[in-house]
Amino acid sequence: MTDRIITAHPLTREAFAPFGDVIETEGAHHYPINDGRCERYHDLARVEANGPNARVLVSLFKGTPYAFPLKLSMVERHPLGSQAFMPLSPAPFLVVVCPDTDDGPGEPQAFLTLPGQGVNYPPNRWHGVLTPIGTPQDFLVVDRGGDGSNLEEFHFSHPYEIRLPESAGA
Ligand SMILES: NC(=O)N[C@@H](O)C(=O)O
Ligand code: NI
Repeated sequence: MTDRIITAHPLTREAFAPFGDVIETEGAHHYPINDGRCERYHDLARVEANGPNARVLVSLFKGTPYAFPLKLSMVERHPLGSQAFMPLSPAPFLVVVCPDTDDGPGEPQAFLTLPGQGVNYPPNRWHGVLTPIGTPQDFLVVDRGGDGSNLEEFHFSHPYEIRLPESAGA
């Protein structure tokens, strides 16, 4: 069976709204602090840390790039907490999420970020693992620590082929 082909679309707050938060200054509520010497872009993502001894973790991920077209055979989710990825370099990366169905994750939705955009997945949002494009990329990651299992994986019976839009080049 040929792989089912999914082409990534540009990430926008509106398009991603059913799946999670886009972390960006564009369109965000902001206000000056520190006597006007700093602008606060406020409350961009909902962080959740649930379950026994839950706490919020701040980590750094050094991501290795993936080749494209990408073979997507697995997605995962974190039932006990959210997970946010904020790139530390101005390069796009790939975001893959799936709607929920009665039988597990539905058809993947692929998004290509603008340089500087980050994303936050709410608890239980099926997503692909961190996917840098073309070059290694570091991320600040805010997610949940604590007791209990916070990782579920789903392996597709047939992988998807994820393609970048023509303009992306990788
Ligand atoms: N496992 C881990 O910390 N990272 C994944 O959850 C991921 O979404 O990349
Ligand atoms: Ni994850």
